[in-house]
Amino acid sequence: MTTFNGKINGNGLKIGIVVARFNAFVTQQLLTGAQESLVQHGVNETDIDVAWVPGAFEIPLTVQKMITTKRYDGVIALGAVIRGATAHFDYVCRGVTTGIATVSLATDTPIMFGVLTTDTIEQAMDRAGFKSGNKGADCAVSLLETLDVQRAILKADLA
Ligand SMILES: Nc1c(NC[C@H](O)[C@H](O)[C@H](O)CO)[nH]c(=O)[nH]c1=O
Ligand SMILES: CC(=O)[C@@H](O)COP(=O)(O)O
Repeated sequence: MTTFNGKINGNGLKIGIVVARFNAFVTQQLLTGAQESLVQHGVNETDIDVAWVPGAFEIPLTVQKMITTKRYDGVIALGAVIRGATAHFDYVCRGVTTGIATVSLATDTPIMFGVLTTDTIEQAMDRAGFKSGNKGADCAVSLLETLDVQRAILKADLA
């Protein structure tokens, strides 16, 4: 039996980040966490590109645009969808979630889901660097591990 595991190594990788400006007081913290974690794990700062979009609903198409340039090994999607008084929350969450998963599979490219979907501002803040860690930093580590395990699978000589 062969078991594949990925290391957390960003050397030589080119990473794209798409971040929503809606709730920027949260998403800026997610972005900072992701950038700092990528650099801590060996990604060169000049190899990280950031695209800002109006809201989470615009993330999937912009991620797809990034990927079609073939400049990036993987992408991190960052946003903060916080429930309001109407059902709009549900449709935005469904759109961004389904969109990211669809683009990732269609382009065969790892896209980390760093879009917070919370009922309150406090829950969002807690997951953007306060009591519950930083989802952006978590996504950075997950992306590096995913890229490395995929590399291990592809290069394995299982003859
Ligand atoms: N309410 C939130 C939104 N709404 C905006 C949509 O994402 C989109 O930009 C608009 O519908 C135009 O297409 N976006 C968030 O990122 N977070 C929210 O809480
Ligand atoms: C997630 C949203 O779209 C939400 O912030 C919008 O608020 P509302 O449902 O009160 O219009």
